[in-house]
Amino acid sequence: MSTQMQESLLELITQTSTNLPPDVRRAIKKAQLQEEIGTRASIAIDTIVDNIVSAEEDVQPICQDTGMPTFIVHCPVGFNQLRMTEDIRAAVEEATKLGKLRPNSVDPLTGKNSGNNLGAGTPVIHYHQWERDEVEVRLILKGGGCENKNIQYALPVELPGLGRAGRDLEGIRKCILHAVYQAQGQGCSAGFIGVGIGGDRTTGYELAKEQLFRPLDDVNPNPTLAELEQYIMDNANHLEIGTMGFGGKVTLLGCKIGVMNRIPASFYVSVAYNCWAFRRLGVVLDATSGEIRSWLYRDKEEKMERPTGGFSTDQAIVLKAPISEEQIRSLKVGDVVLIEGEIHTGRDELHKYLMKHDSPVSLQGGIIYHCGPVMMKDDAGEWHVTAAGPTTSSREEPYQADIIEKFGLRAVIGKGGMGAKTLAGLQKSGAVYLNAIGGAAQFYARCVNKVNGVDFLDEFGVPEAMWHLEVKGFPAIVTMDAHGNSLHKDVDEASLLKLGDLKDPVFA
Ligand SMILES: O=C(O)C[C@H](O)C(=O)O
Ligand code: SF4
Repeated sequence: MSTQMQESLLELITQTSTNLPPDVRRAIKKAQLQEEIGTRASIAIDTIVDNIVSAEEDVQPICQDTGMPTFIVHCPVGFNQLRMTEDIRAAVEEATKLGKLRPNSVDPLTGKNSGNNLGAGTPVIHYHQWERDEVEVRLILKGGGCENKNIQYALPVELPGLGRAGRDLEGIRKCILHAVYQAQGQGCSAGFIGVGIGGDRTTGYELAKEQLFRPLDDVNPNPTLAELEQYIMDNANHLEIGTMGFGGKVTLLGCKIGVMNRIPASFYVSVAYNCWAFRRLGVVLDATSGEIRSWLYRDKEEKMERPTGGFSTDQAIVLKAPISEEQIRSLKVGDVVLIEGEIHTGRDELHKYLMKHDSPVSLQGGIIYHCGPVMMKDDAGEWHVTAAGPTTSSREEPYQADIIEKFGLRAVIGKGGMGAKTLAGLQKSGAVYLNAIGGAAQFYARCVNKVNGVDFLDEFGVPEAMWHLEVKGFPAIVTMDAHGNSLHKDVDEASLLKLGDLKDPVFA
């Protein structure tokens, strides 16, 4: 790195990716205490805490999806923003080289991953001027899985479970509750929401995302919104979606709401959903030297202990490929499995490819892992896994049942669950869906003993390539079995009923 400014920005990126801020840790710790030991939610949240501890210890990404790096810069009048943009880009490139960020910038038309997180629109940088003589840089690394669960409502609208949401505070209340419900576990719940009321489609979402920069313990200066935030925090957990959508006491960890004027014809409520891996930090920099003067969000340190709970491996069932149909059919929803031997990563690009082509390796009796890891190559040219948690499986819903049948797969590991077509396919072909703990990228990286090889690296880029990984003691939970049972379907249905309980007016 060449300049002090770039060094400071690299430190900001590294810390944001690897070290969860104290206010977020406090929210997670509080949730951890609320879940009953031994439940699926408790196992999941303990695994998450274990992962947070590992990430900080090893200075490695908390989650493999380091998201869309988004910088909010406040600078003095006359400060050179062009130069700052160059510094930010240099720091982003260096952080990617060091494996603190996953190469995440993809051309939608060619499918090409730029490999360095630089590209049209990446990273996102917003500038504001202020009267102070220092520079403040805030950064959020918001992953794609939770970004996909953002939602924007144009009022009035009819909502499942809640009925009509009109153009008033009541309607807004309903939209926010629905936003939490529709995310289920797919955005790695328990999550945080930023809500923007008003604006247009663009500024509404911007306002929603801005709310995610508020410290979790602040109080909204607008009393109406303060009351609404409190109401949502008090009631969203009634949905019992729980950590990773496993069902449980805690579904929402934070809710921040902002408001701006709208135009008469439009009334938007925009919701930005952030996973538990809520990576946002900030620094105040000396405008001349580029040195870090202080950190934001870090006024009160919050240590986390490695939990004693988590997966209990005593009763776990070992799955090793090639797996027999008999073993798969003996599994049922709720079973904890320990995966051993070779698994293959595969996500969107690979599934699309396999629909029309053969697989470069045999998948008979095999295991596919919905995962886009962070990978580093050592000096001897060997690959190592730096971070490797699951990605949202529902994106593979159109392909999965066909791929299972075509290649004789016995298990699919992912998170968030899959739909009716896959469930039927599991039953027909004799396969199971295994839920790994979303975002637990360090926890799972530690289960990988060796990288056996890779296919499609040049074509698909690092996250989408097919990595052949040798794993040991890789725990997951059967959440969809070969008998037509799905925990995801059950939790969705139960939480929809719970949503209905919150139908009656509160702010009318
Ligand atoms: O892209 C990933 O690795 C994960 C993504 O953030 C997801 O939640 O699906
Ligand atoms: S995998 Fe989960 S924790 Fe990681 S970015 Fe996606 S939603 Fe967040």
